[in-house]
Amino acid sequence: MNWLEVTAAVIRQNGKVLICQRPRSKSCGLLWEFPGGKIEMGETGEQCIVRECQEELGITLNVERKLTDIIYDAPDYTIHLHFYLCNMIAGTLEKKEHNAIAWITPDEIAQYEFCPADKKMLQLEHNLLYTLSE
Ligand SMILES: Nc1nc2c([nH]c(=O)n2[C@H]2C[C@H](O)[C@@H](COP(=O)(O)OP(=O)(O)OP(=O)(O)O)O2)c(=O)[nH]1
Repeated sequence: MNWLEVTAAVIRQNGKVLICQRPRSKSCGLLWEFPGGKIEMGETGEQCIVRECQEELGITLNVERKLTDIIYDAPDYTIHLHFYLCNMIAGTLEKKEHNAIAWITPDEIAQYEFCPADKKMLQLEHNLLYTLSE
């Protein structure tokens, strides 16, 4: 059994949330995600999300709080996805690894095809993005 511990950042700015489209060649290729990645050995979720967003997007995050987490069972792996509410505190957003990035309002989320684990979270917590005040 392949078990993945993964972090995902919900980054807000001016009533919008940042979403990213995964590269075509990677797992969940061209599906949308919240930026983040796999937790490395000895790392906390908070450290992981800060490192991943620095590496992938060139931005420094302040982690405000843990939002929720979800377990998604795919045929050949299980993903434990941890969501954190974050603010961008430094850096300039750069698309270093993703195919595309977008700032969207919660109403626009349905227009994007997300990774299955994110879809599950968005269905279970459909009000979550609306309840995040800045
Ligand atoms: N970062 C992130 N990954 C997600 C989300 N939803 C989701 O199913 N995933 C999956 C896709 C990947 O299988 C895994 C995250 O891995 P990753 O992006 O660090 O790395 P990867 O497996 O694509 O590639 P690699 O860096 O190991 O080469 O979690 C999400 O919202 N954000």
